[in-house]
Amino acid sequence: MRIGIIGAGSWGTAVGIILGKKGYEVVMWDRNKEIIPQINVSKENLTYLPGVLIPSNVTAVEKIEDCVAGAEFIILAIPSQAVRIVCKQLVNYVKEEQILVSLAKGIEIGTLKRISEVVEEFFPTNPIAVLSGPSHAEEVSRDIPTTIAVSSKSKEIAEYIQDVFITPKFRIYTNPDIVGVELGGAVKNVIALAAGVSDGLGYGDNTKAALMTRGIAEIARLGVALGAEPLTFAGLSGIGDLIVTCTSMHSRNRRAGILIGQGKTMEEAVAEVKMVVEGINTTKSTYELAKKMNVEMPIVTALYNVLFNNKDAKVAVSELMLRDKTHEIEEVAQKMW
Ligand SMILES: NC(=O)c1ccc[n+]([C@@H]2O[C@H](COP(=O)([O-])OP(=O)(O)OC[C@H]3O[C@@H](n4cnc5c(N)ncnc54)[C@H](O)[C@@H]3O)[C@@H](O)[C@H]2O)c1
Ligand SMILES: O=P(O)(O)OC[C@H](O)CO
Repeated sequence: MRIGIIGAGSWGTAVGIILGKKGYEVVMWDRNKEIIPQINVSKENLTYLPGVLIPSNVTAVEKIEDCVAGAEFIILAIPSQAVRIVCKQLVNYVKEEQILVSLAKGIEIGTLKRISEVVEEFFPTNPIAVLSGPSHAEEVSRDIPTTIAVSSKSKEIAEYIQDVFITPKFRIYTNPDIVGVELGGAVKNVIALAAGVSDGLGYGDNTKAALMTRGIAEIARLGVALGAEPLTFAGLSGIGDLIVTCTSMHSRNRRAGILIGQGKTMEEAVAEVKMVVEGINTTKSTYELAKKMNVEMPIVTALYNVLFNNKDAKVAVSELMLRDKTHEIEEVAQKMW
């Protein structure tokens, strides 16, 4: 089987390595042409994933149409805000039966769409799926045991992808709740940025645990308002991904947050991290989406003000602590009192 991967950054390359090791013919494409010979000749992605050998059956091409030609799966491993641009480039080359798999974690600025909704705009009759869960490329590419979720409107497609992607070190669970799976993966990046800011300010484990726990409550509130199942947020693409992103030094979002907490500007932090920091754009889109849906998201709002309105991060934390006192879980309070 031939699989095309659009985007040879850290995640696209890690997934390419997994699929290559399973024996599939993997063809990658990236707009950054310096990566092509790294994959074809050096067999190491020095720009994004140094130190990991790329199997011989994973190759890269210069033209996007050569990447997708004859591929059963087309994997989109690019930043969320690039998905629309890439879909426009792909629209004349993708055939109706080709399965599109989005790996991007974000919410599109402006339209406030989930990324699979953006893909669906261009390919309304193709099977579409998303993969999300706690999975840093640096670990997955080194065969460190990892578990993630696949979601699709079609059970058959989700189970097929589970079969194709699963390995003894990369375990895939299916979940039909595509809204919940995508929102969890997208908005955890915002909370991870906030957790990084907290670390950068010198606050402790208690503060981070508070941000994570109240953060997942916010994510679930937004998700449920958009039609997601609450239990999905207790799963891999919810709390699972939130844990890994808020605690790992592999996390670009957390690292950017630490730099901001230490006093760097958002632009300086993003430049230092080098790879995509999805949480910045997703803070903006989540803030807008929460307003549109009339959902209260205090941590997202605080971070939005720090990033885009020059609010001092310490003041933002104080304001969060001084909000009106409330029940921990409104539904539980109403049921039991
Ligand atoms: N890195 C991880 O561990 C990881 C894990 C799971 C999910 N993800 C998600 O996968 C997506 C990609 O992340 P990544 O870590 O590979 O990012 P990255 O920064 O490592 O690489 C991004 C790649 O996309 C390409 N790209 C950027 N803008 C583009 C455009 N406009 N058109 C075409 N190509 C473009 C870049 O050239 C680069 O190769 C993100 O949504 C991220 O949240 C990443
Ligand atoms: O490095 P981050 O913060 O973009 O996180 C990458 C993945 O989403 C972790 O699952």
